[in-house]
Amino acid sequence: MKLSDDFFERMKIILKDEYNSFVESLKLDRAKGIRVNTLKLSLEEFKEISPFSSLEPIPWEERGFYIKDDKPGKHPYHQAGLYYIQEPSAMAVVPALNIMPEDKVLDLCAAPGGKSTQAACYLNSKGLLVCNEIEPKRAKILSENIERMGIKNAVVTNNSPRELEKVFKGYFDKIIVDAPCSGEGMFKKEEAAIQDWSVENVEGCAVRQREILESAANMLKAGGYIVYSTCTFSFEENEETIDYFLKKHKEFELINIEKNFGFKSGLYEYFDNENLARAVRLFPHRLKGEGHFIALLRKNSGEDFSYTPLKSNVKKNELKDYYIFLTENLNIEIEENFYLTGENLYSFPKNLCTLKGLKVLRTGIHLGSFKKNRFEPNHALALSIIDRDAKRSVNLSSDSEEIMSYLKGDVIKAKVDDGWCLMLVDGYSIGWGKAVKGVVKNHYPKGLRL
Ligand SMILES: C[S@@+](CC[C@H](N)C(=O)[O-])C[C@H]1O[C@@H](n2cnc3c(N)ncnc32)[C@H](O)[C@@H]1O
Repeated sequence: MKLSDDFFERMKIILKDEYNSFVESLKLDRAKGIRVNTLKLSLEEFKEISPFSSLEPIPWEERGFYIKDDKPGKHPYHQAGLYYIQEPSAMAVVPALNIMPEDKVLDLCAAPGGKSTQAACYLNSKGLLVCNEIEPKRAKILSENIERMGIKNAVVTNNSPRELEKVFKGYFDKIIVDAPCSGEGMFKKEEAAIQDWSVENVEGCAVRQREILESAANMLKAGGYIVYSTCTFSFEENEETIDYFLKKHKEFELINIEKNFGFKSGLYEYFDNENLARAVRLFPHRLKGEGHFIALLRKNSGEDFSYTPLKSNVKKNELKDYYIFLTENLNIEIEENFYLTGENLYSFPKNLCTLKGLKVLRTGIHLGSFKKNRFEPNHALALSIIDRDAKRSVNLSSDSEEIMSYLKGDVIKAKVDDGWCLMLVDGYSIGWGKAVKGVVKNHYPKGLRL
């Protein structure tokens, strides 16, 4: 696929004497990366069991590693949520936000979930993570990734930024705006980005980004931070968008991001604002990763709002079958913040306000569903607990035929007492099975089977 001449002309203006190195870098294979899910295991543990032929640290994210191997999505550890496949430069955005465990974080343009699942590791199961995606199909994928990574404190919504604003005015401490963009930095990864590229599309994206940032500003607390990022090079979608925003919002300032690891300053020379140098540009000829732009904004003042906390909508007597399930099968107690939608029971994170009017795909951990006279655990519950939380478990080796059979949906034979059992791969939870007389019926979700 041929890149447009207009694109190269524009890159000459952006890069000046670095232009030729940039063009050369486009001929190289793109760097591949994975990020370890430290909600499930430590980096040391991962290094010991890593299925990859090499793990080279990505300098700007301690959980990130370059890998050489193909198909990292096919290994059972991926299904168990031990790592997330992510473009290395994309891993630089969340660290810039300096997330603290008790923060309320919004990921406004979240699918498929790279930044959300990374932010969840920084929150370390504390605080609140709201992951939003406007497109329904992409929101479903986002929700599945939140589930696979075993994230307990996340709410997944499928709304426009404007709809979210109605509920979350001045609510969040930190907001990630990984904006939809013309994707010039992803030409190696996504052929479609080349096909869709045009100057008109760049300009259209810039208009949309301004609207999204506007909503983000309204949902941020005074003292809070927004990290804005794109995977594109155009001025219009990067420095120009930030410059426009800062002119309109005097209550915000741009915070400096360190220029380590080959990061370049924001290209301020073309604007009447030297502060734009505080943003960063990642270029593929300066580091091992694709193109990115990152800007960190702080809101210095703003109105305070009050919220109605979300309350449990379940009475104790409605939970009888759930408690029977818990006593018979688990060694843990999840007894707080129950939320029931239809037959589905969730445990929602603390500090959540009412979500009235929003399209919510996941309100915290999906514990399971009430069937006739019984409670059936959900896949999300399996992925969010560890081996010793379950009364029964079946551990399969990652290189065994049995784990592949399990992931395909077959029954497994195992010496285990009757009842729900947590299925494990090398000790890490991967799904449910239900044992009767040594035969474990498969409860790996049909939509995820190999
Ligand atoms: C760059 S992608 C996000 C990638 C994601 N943050 C990650 O790290 O995996 C941008 C997302 O914004 C969504 N989007 C498109 N139009 C939007 C709009 N008007 N408001 C908010 N999000 C939008 C797209 O569907 C897309 O999923």
